[in-house]
Amino acid sequence: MVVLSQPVPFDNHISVIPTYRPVPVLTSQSIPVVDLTDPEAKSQIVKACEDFGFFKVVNHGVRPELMTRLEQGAIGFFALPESLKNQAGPPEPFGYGSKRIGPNGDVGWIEYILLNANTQLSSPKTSAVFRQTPQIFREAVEEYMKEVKEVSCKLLEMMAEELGIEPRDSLSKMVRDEKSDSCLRLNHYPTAEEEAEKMVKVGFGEHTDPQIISLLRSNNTAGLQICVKDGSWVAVPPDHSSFFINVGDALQVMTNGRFKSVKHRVLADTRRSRVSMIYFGGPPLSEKIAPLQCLVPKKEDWLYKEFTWSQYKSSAYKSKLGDYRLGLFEKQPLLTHRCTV
Ligand SMILES: C=C1C[C@]23C[C@@]1(O)CC[C@H]2[C@@]12CC[C@H](O)[C@@](C)(C(=O)O1)[C@H]2[C@@H]3C(=O)O
Ligand SMILES: O=C(O)CCC(=O)C(=O)O
Ligand SMILES: [Fe+2]
Repeated sequence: MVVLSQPVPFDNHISVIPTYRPVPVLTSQSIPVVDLTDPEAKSQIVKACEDFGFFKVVNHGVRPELMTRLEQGAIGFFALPESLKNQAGPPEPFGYGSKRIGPNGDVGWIEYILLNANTQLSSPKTSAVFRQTPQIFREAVEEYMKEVKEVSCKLLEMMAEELGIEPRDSLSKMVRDEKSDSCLRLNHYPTAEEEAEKMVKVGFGEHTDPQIISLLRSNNTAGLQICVKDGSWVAVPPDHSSFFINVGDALQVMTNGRFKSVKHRVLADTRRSRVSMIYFGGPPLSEKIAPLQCLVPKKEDWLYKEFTWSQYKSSAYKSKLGDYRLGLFEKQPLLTHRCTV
């Protein structure tokens, strides 16, 4: 038997992964689940960020009706003829994209819309997205972003309190800032026919999210996997009523590596399409990102050099999806960061 250690290129260079080595599924016992109304929530969040860089949130307060409305709007857009969708693409980086992810040759079994959190700052491609969709879609996008931003800030404040970061809005104020570089991504992974030799298509290849925090909500189709501490992949059971939270690269730096930005990927499903919506909470472009002084007072203990979010973003956009982007900003670069397939 041939044992594949890396995804292999398939048609359109979309990678495929063998299903004969199934990955374990995280159970409700092993995945950290945080109930935001629980008095223990703060310490559970910090533990989950240290152990996984990932957790699930229930009782978050975002209206289920709003999630469904946004999902329906996204489905409406993705159902449009290619010619109309393509008027909003290719993404720059905002707008509509199909198969191509980012500017450096990455591809996946996916189509998506990427929107700036400040929808008032229109670009030709985002205006084209909203031209093809009813006004209620734009309203759903705006209402949803307001609500998830609040949840992001609440989570960041709970982390700050538990870590003893003063003032407690040190992290959340970057996302709350009117110049915050946050964005919303709506992803559609169409069903993928089963490949020969039981191979499954990669929808979104392995990567970490560059920002501070990501809040992911999907329909009930599986596909999301995270890379855990021992380097193996585990499948995350979907739950359309909850959020899945990813620690991003910027938060890893600000906690000097105490929190890990989680490597994750999405595999396509043979029977059901997956629709996900991810809010990426990012700092303003001019914000300086470095380990927080109150956590690491002595500069010689810093694992990372200081950089602005603008510098990190431009370096990220020169990288491939699976690259270890923090490497360039480490004081002593680490050697290996790959997950096993
Ligand atoms: C290949 C790329 C796509 C990406 C920008 C990048 O050059 C590397 C990071 C990618 C990523 C992953 C998380 C988010 O989905 C995203 C919007 C982001 O901020 O960084 C994407 C970028 C993208 O698709 O434009
Ligand atoms: O679609 C998903 O479930 C995750 C997508 C993702 O990781 C991303 O958009 O950065
Ligand atoms: Fe991601």
